Amino acid sequence: MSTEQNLLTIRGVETYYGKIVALRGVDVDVKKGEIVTLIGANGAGKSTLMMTICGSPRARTGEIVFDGQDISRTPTHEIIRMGIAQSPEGRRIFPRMSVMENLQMGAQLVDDKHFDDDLKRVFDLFPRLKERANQRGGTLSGGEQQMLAIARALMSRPKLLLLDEPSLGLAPLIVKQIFEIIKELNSNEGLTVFLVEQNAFHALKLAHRGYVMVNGNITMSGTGAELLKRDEVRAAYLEGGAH
Ligand SMILES: Nc1ncnc2c1ncn2[C@@H]1O[C@H](COP(=O)(O)OP(=O)(O)OP(=O)(O)O)[C@@H](O)[C@H]1O
Repeated sequence: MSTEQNLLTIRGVETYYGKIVALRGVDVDVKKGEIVTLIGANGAGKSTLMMTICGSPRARTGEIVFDGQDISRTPTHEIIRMGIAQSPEGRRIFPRMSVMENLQMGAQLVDDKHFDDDLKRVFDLFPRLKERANQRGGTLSGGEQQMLAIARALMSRPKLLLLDEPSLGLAPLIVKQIFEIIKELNSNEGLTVFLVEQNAFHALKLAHRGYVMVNGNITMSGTGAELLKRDEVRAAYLEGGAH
């Protein structure tokens, strides 16, 4: 595949935790304006890939090119400044800080002249957060915390949004709302999204393209529609699943 239109190009990335190998030579392409989904079972290495893109843990070998620059040795704060934001698994918001303070934390590495505009944009996307601006993060519902985690990531004005399991532990209706917002961000604002999900059905329906990860390797790739039709994908990630 040509890498010309890529916002993110990952080639031959290997990541270790001590002696344990978590990624075994991963190749992934994310083009500008795409939603790309990575699916895989528990422990396949999906979160490790997200974290490796952000520089912690570091890839031991391989190349990660973002917006034309190799970021495989770039410090995490610099990666965020360059335009990658992550909403991590388990929606790690700051529970004792208010919604507003959480959003301020998201904006701290970027120029604050855009703060008011960015705040308006996330409050338009997530009106419930506006209503709860002074409430502590930890008192929000699971769905609201997920919205806050995404909103916080958006406050750094990313070109690429990394979302790790945004549907984890949420009721189907909330999952639907969150996936609709991701779609809206992509189609209205052209935001590029790389999404990790165990909820393969919804994630592949939403995505332009997808990858399947098994035991630290990419084993399949294709358009979301192609992957949804594959027997191996259906058997491993869809049959009997909640969709
Ligand atoms: N901090 C760590 N130290 C040692 N091993 C780890 C660490 N984090 C993850 N691993 C191991 O690396 C492998 C990949 O884990 P990872 O969390 O990336 O998988 P995942 O696909 O995101 O799974 P899940 O959906 O459960 O989060 C697993 O074998 C896991 O046990």
